[in-house]
Formats: sequence, structure tokens, C-alpha cells
Amino acid sequence: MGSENPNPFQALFQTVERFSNCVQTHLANFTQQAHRSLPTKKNPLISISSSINADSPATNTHFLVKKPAAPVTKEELGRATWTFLHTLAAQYPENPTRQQKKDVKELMSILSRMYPCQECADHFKEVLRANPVMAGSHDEFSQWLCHVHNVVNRR
Ligand SMILES: Cc1cc2nc3c(=O)[nH]c(=O)nc-3n(C[C@H](O)[C@H](O)[C@H](O)COP(=O)(O)OP(=O)(O)OC[C@H]3O[C@@H](n4cnc5c(N)ncnc54)[C@H](O)[C@@H]3O)c2cc1C
Repeated sequence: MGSENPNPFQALFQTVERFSNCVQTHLANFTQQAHRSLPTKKNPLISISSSINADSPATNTHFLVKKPAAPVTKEELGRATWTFLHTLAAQYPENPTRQQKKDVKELMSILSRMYPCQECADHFKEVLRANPVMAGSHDEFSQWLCHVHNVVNRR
């Protein structure tokens, strides 16, 4: 076989290798996490409390009920956001439309401006500048996300 007929297993081996690298990263992160202490709730980024108050008169169309604040730390917010992003990547189509590619790039850009942790948002802007979103296919986007997740967490 000449260079026009590359080994048909080569692409498969490369995909398996990339997947294996990603799994290794997961395991490494998981092991590190197991040794870390649980995130502290002493310094929450934000407190999520319902704006519903049961005591107020029903003069408006909605009732207000005050609930205890649920503190959200940087770690909790990060984990929830990564879960959302990796779920999005898992469902990202093999052959995305032009609109889907545009949407996912805009989403990342919005995240870098509006992420509710200013320090993280600023850092993510730098990460995006150095690693422009790659969303040409399911694999491309999943691997790009995996990579930027590692870059963010290495910091
Ligand atoms: C956009 C963004 C910017 C952030 N910037 C900062 C910052 O500047 N400073 C800061 O302190 N924190 C930042 N964070 C939070 C940080 O990334 C972590 O979410 C947080 O520190 C908690 O880390 P963790 O190790 O518990 O797990 P997380 O990194 O939140 O990951 C959650 C789970 O995802 C899995 N996982 C880990 N790596 C990968 C991977 N590469 N691919 C697939 N799955 C993986 C693991 O099973 C892990 O338990 C940012 C988060 C986001 C979403």
C-alpha cells in the first residue's frame, strides 16, 4: 500500500489513543480530588436564595417565600458548569450545522464574559484566546473541551 492508501487502522488507533489520554486525565483528576479536602462553604461566591416571600400580601401575580440561602463556592460552580459543558459536548452532533458551530462558540464567549466568578471569567478569556473553540465535529469539540478543562484546572 502506498501513501494514497494509509493503514485503515491508523485512524482508529489515533482515536483510541486520544480517548485513552482523556481517560487518563479523568483518572488523574479523580485521584487528586480524592485526596483533596471537601470544598469549604466559608467563602461562597454567591448565595442563592429564592425571592419568594410567603408573608407578603398576594397583591402581585406571584407569592414570595424566603428560603435559607444556599452558598455556592467556586468549586461547586465550576463542577456544575463543567458537568453542563461535558454533557453538551457528549450530545454535540457528528456533523454540526453552521448555526450549531456558531452557537457553541458564542456560548463559550459569553461564558468568558458572564461567568459568575470574575477571576475565572478573566482567566477563561485568556484560555480561549490561546485555544480558540474547535467545534467542527463531535470529536473535535469533545477533545477541545477536555483540553481546556485541563488547562483551567492546571492553573
Ligand atoms: C469556565 C471556567 C473557568 C474556571 N476558572 C477557574 C479559575 O480561574 N480558578 C479556579 O480556582 N477555578 C476555576 N474554575 C473552577 C475549576 O475548573 C473547578 O471546577 C473547581 O476547582 C473544582 O475542581 P474539581 O477538581 O472538583 O473538578 P472539576 O474540574 O470541576 O471537574 C468535575 C469532574 O469532571 C471530570 N473531569 C476532570 N477533568 C476532565 C476533563 N479534562 N474532561 C472530562 N472530564 C473531566 C472529573 O471527574 C471531575 O470530578 C473554573 C471553572 C470553569 C467552568
